[in-house]
Amino acid sequence: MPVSQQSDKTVLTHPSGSSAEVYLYGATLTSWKSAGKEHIFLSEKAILDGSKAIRGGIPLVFPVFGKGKAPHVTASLPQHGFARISRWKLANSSEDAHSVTAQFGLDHTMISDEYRKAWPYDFSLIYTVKLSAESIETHLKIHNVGDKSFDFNTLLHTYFLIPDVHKVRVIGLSGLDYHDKVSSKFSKQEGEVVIRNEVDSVYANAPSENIQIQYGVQEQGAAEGINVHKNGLGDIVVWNPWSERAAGLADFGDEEYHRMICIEAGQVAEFIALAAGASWAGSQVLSLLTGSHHLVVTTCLHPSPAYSSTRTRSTMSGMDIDSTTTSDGIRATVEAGQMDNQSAEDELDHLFDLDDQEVFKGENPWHRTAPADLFTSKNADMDDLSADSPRQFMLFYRHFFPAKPYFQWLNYDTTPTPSKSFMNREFSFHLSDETFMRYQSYKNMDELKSELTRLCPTRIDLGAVYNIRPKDKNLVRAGAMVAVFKEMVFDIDMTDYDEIRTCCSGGDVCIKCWEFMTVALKIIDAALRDDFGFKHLLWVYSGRRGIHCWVGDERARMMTNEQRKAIVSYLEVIKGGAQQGKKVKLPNVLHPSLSRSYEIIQEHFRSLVFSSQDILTQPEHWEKMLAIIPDEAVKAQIREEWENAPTRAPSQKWGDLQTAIGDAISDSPKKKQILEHIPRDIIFQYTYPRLDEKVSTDVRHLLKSPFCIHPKTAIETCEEFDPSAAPTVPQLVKELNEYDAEHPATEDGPKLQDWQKTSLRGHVEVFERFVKGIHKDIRDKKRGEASKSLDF
Ligand SMILES: O=P(O)(O)OC[C@H]1O[C@H](O)[C@H](O)[C@@H](O)[C@@H]1O
Repeated sequence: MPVSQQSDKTVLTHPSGSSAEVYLYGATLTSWKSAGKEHIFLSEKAILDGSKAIRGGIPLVFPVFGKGKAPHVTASLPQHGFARISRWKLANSSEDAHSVTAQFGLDHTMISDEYRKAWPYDFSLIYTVKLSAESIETHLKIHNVGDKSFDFNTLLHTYFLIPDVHKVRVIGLSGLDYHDKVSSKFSKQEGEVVIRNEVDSVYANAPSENIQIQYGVQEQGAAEGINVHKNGLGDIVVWNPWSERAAGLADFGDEEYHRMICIEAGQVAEFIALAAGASWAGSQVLSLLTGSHHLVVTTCLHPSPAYSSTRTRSTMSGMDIDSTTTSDGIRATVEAGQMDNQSAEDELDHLFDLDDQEVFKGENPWHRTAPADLFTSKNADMDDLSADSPRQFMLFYRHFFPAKPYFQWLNYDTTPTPSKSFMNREFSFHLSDETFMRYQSYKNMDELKSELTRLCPTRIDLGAVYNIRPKDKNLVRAGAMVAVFKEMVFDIDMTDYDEIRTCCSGGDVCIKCWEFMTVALKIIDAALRDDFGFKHLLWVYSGRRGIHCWVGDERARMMTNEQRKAIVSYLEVIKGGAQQGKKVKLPNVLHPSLSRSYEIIQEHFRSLVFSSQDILTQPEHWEKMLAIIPDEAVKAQIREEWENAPTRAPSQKWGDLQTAIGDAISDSPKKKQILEHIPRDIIFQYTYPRLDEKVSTDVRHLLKSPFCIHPKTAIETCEEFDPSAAPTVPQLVKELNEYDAEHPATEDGPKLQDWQKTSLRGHVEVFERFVKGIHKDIRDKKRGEASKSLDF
């Protein structure tokens, strides 16, 4: 049996040989074996009889992390709450072609009177453990089933079994601020985490992807360890008690700290308020770092509307600026997880979302279709639409999704008959219940559209066009499905500008830093057109914090990965991780493409650096600029001048820098070689686009589709585009209703699509022009071929 109950514990076994064990006490997972190895630490002294929290495994922290503090209501709860010390029940089990799943439940009726008194809220928790061949997912869903809001923390307190704590490295946290609970200080993580003494650190807002625990090297030379991918859980805690604290723990061997490290994904830096009736979910996927295998599943999750600080996916614009609507109605952008440059360089798993991620409809325990009754009419009460309601998606796909040009684009044919380009294209969907479906494909647009309105995906990604229909992937032998083509794509993400922007960071963007995107668009657009001769470029607001470019020319679509890499390296100027001061290495004489870029960026350098980013007013910002200068004496001189006259205008300070460099060169001509082009290199470093290389260089890589959720997507000129002013679904519905009220339908009146009656129209028209351009090429090519065949 794939899931069996053995007295106090539930045992999951997968046909591949992987297994997991979960104690009902605390729903504590105490073992995960895969590839013949145990990956979870369980202390030899762990007490397993239900009289004490289990030392090891994955204890579940809820509803408080650590010890609650008065006057907060959690103050009288035990350390880390009651979930890990209450007895859960096995609620469900299932299996499918890929995984074995067990679900556990705990609600307020199952906890002791003592805890119930201390924390008088009605809740239900569903904990799902999903075991696959080389990964395991643990997923916690919290419902507030009562009539009053409650605050909670939660954490998947995962103890990893490692061969030697001295050799372990935690990758993916570099650049983050963390609360060092041992010293009670806040610090910044520089590079990877190593453990040399007691460590107890809380990294708030850690990236979701590719946190890696590397503890060895495999025979093939690849890193050995575990990859942690989390969803909905903002924070990471790193813990090792080291010798002294270990000695004080009765249920932990004195030397066991050598063999464990806790990397705990959770929501602990702040309490989450969960309103009556609302639910929340978070999960992690642990997978083996094996070089060739990648993470399985997962999606972002978005709390239900009643979540008190409501995260709304601002549902328009092809951009998923996630916005937080606070109780006073102010919208602010919120971070949605980022990956720092260093860890991106380190990651083995850079093609994270390529393989193995597939969850099939009907097989996933969390899968559900959006309830049809959520959609009533387009005249629905606007208030209902203000939060992250599935109705928004339903309304969007029914009324505003520009199905016709979308099909015409992906069909790459001028006839309405679906071609292989459409039918063999990979679509992937994120659903509101965290399901991620890869390798979906459709026979025609009607089938796709009815799937969209049925599933209401919160995000659509497009992958490559394959030699077979992606949904038939499992019907062919491994490796037989081959990517045939995909548009050349570019992804420029604002988080890659975090080291130089001062107005925002992480997932936040504002009109000030948006100028970086304006520059990036101009430069990449000019290079693709002028240097490579591409004609069909669609620029799309990526939704969250950047822009995408889709190059639709046939020549671009057919490029190999090597050719894509060559283009990216031609365009790449900014290189190096967060630790590196100077990231630009350019020849003395710029080639024509870079000279053109230089002209473009100079215009923007002044407004960005002197004004909107205000780099030259405060030492903490100007020091980063000085770090680019490879001469200590010159640096010191400029620093002194700036410190002595802090209120001088930024343009004058920039003049100081140029003068100091000029003087140094005339005093010592030998310095010319290293200093002459420094001002130019600074201008490049502060304005030139940063590209997300991996998105462009693998044909199979997924990229968010234009017009998925946020239809204000196609943008022609970035300069006029204000990401914060993107329309929302409620706004489009309002515009539609207003239009219909002002233009009552008549027999002979124009038959307009609903999107044509809204401000979406302009954006769809940009998209249509892009599609028309491609179709013209296709027609020209067909004509050319036809006339050749007559040429006898
Ligand atoms: O001993 P426990 O209650 O299981 O807690 C073990 C550890 O859990 C987390 O990692 C906390 O950050 C630590 O401060 C705590 O010591």
